[in-house]
Amino acid sequence: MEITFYKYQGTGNDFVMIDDRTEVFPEGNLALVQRLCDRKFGIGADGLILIRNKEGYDFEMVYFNADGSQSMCGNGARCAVAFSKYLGIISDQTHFMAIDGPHEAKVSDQEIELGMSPVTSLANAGQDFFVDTGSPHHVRFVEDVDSYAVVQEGASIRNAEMYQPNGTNVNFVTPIAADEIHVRTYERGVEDETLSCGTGVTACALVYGYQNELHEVKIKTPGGNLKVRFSENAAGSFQNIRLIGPAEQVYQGKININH
Ligand SMILES: N[C@H](CCC[C@H](N)C(=O)O)C(=O)O
Repeated sequence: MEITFYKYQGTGNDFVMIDDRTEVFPEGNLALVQRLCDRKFGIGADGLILIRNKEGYDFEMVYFNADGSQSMCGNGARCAVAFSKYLGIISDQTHFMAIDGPHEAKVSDQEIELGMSPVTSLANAGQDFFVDTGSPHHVRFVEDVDSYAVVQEGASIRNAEMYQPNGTNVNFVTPIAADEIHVRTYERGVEDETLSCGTGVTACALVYGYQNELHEVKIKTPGGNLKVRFSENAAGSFQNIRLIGPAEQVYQGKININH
């Protein structure tokens, strides 16, 4: 069966997007998800996203990492909002469902402002931090993230005993201005560094903002620039979290999913 797919990227985090409101995509076929995300034998992407109908919401996004595992994806959600506008499902505001619950988002001509789930705690993890922003994130501050061994150290932490059996995403952070950080991320389920990670930069911004009494943090990633805005109610508890940045359709294509 031939299907149409759309390739999107949000600050270099890239996704195969499928309008699956007719629910023809075999979502249980993880080998198919892996093949479509394979950068040699398939389309190539960090993840794959199905857009489906959901009673009471504009749509539901079903996210798969490249290895077929599932989690919340912030950049993917921003791309899902842009894709849903392209499909005519929404105009400039939306209320949609994802694996970690309902989300609001706003579309402007240049960027998507995505409401993230509230965060109730920033935890210490040895000398580092752990935050769940809809997906799990280990956050380590380093002297110079540009020269840091992100893949080697990231894989080691991702597979550490303390994070078994599900593992975690791993973010390395260097402050570059009073209100700006540089972040590189090793992503669970991609099992490599990605050019940016939306739930990851959100986790890093919350930790940095908490340490520096900020409520808006700019983030530089290898794939582009993002902003995170939030309010804090009790110490280490955050709400009204917004992940803000661009999302772009790169191309569309057709592919046979039966072979
Ligand atoms: N790899 C993550 C999910 C995708 C996160 C990232 N692409 C984002 O933008 O949030 C995990 O398994 O928890």
